[in-house]
Amino acid sequence: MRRLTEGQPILNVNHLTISAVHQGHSHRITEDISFDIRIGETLALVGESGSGKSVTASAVAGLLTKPLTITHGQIIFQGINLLESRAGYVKSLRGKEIGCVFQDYRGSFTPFMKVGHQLIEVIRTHTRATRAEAKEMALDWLHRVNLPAQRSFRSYPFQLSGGQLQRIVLAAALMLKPALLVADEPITALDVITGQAIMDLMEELQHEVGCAILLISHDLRQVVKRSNRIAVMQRGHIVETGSREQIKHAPHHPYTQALLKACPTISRKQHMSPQETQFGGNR
Ligand SMILES: Nc1ncnc2c1ncn2[C@@H]1O[C@H](COP(=O)(O)OP(=O)(O)OP(=O)(O)O)[C@@H](O)[C@H]1O
Repeated sequence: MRRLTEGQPILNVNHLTISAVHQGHSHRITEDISFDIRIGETLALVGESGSGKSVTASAVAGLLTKPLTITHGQIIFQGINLLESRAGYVKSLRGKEIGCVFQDYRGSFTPFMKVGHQLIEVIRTHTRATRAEAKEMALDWLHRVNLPAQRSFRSYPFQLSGGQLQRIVLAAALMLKPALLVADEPITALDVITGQAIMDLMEELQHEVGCAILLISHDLRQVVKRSNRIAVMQRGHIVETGSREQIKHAPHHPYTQALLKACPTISRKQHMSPQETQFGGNR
């Protein structure tokens, strides 16, 4: 089921409408959202605060909670419509086939349980690894995310910095080699330098693991640097989807144009000659 042919979408979101339903009243939060993500690529959802990016990411990860509910559409992951699957199926995918990284990294940990035990628990929930094998794997991944493995393994979350915790969240999200990583504002709570390092690490591990990424961000600069394709959201709708180059150099929708104008370091290049831009790629 898992490995599709190269170039095929790993995820299709079709005409997704998410509503807040409260005491019989329904209010649409997103409407008719459609996009796909191909194997190994990064697709970013970008847009103003409140446009529905996080709610869409939560729907893909099967994490929507009341009063939010999906009132229309499909979420097809690896060829299966998750909205027609048992709740247990989606739960079994999360953490294994779908990894998640959120802005609130502290919320990803149980406060008074050592990091190592938490990683072992994730591994043993989804695999048949013995405790010793899981420990070895956890230490290996702590090392891969450039942390002192033994010390981090023995630490409680409150003994680690935000950047260290987000590295551990990345390790936890990627160590079981998911097909898709949902990364919702992964660096918003971190300082700029730490955030860049986390994004670099995420890209490096993405190539190692071979997963696709659904990247949620309000930061167009990051998105243009890190994504293959970009979907622009405004007030619950996707107003434009295109390749990074198309969005950057030839945005169609007035809202995308306004977003770019608000980021002069990106839009400036639109007015440069091809000679000027040929060494100016961001990736
Ligand atoms: N649990 C909820 N109940 C009702 N409405 C909600 C709930 N969660 C989010 N919303 C509403 O859904 C809309 C979209 O929120 P969402 O968090 O997806 O925006 P966003 O684009 O991710 O914004 P930001 O960049 O600020 O995180 C907002 O108007 C928000 O108030």
